[in-house]
Amino acid sequence: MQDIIKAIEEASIKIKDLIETGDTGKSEQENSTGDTQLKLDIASDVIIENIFKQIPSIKAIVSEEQEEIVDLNEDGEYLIAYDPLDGSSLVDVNLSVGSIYGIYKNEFNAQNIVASIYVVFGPRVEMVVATDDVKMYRLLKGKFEFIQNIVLNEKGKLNAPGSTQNCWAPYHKQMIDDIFQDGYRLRYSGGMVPDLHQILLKGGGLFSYPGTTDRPKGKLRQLFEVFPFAYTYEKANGGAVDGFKRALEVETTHIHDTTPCFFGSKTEINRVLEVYKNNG
Ligand SMILES: O=P(O)(O)OC[C@H]1O[C@](O)(COP(=O)(O)O)[C@@H](O)[C@@H]1O
Ligand SMILES: [Mg+2]
Ligand SMILES: [Mg+2]
Repeated sequence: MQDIIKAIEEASIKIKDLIETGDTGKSEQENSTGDTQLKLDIASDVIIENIFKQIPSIKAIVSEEQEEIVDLNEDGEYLIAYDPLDGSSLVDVNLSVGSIYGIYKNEFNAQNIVASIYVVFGPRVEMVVATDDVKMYRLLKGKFEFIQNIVLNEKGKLNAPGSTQNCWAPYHKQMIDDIFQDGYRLRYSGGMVPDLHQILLKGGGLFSYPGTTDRPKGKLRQLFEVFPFAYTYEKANGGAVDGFKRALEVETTHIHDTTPCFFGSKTEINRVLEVYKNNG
């Protein structure tokens, strides 16, 4: 696993340079989810793939930006699903973005996730590695240095409600309104990585990206976005659900499947389960 962490550090230093100097324009291509890819999405993907290709412990990789799984080493132990540049459309307005890596064994599905890593590119570059616990590192003078362990409080103060509001179910809208009535503060940038990083570092709260009338299965992708963060939140003493069950019990039928998702500290996650059980 250390070789994979080193590879992600190396890729992140290159992606940081790309974000600073690269072209923020659109490419001519769409990815499997139907998003028009930015040149930055494609270039970050190439950086990561070229570095992962040199790591013998990686059996196969699959990127949010590519249609198919890429086999690397027959004898490799790990499978990696990654989102090379999450929130890439925020680079041109200079908001924070990130990369997300889910590390799996045997098969790409929730039951087989064994570690998760994400990198935030903001005013600083930070990497969060979740194995048995959750550790944060910061890029300082060209090297990632350990900063702290991350543990969520039982209850937080932040609310990050995603997706198109006029497509919300009435009970979802009511739940979000009630959470604000209880004094939670709005924190939503539109970048999953910085939004979830903020909740982790400020002690807790709720991030939601529900199923909606326009997208009943939500927007966020299981293998590349939801399972890696679900793993991190659970290891940080919080939780992640699809409304009814643990996100890490959601079944994957296709590598680009999406799912509704909620991440947070335990109190907020129990609140979501209660509301959805009574209404969903
Ligand atoms: O604008 P919306 O619908 O709230 O969606 C925001 C979500 O979409 C994303 O940008 C999706 O990721 P990509 O940029 O990799 O497609 C997340 O980072 C974010 O949480
Ligand atoms: Mg993404
Ligand atoms: Mg992406």
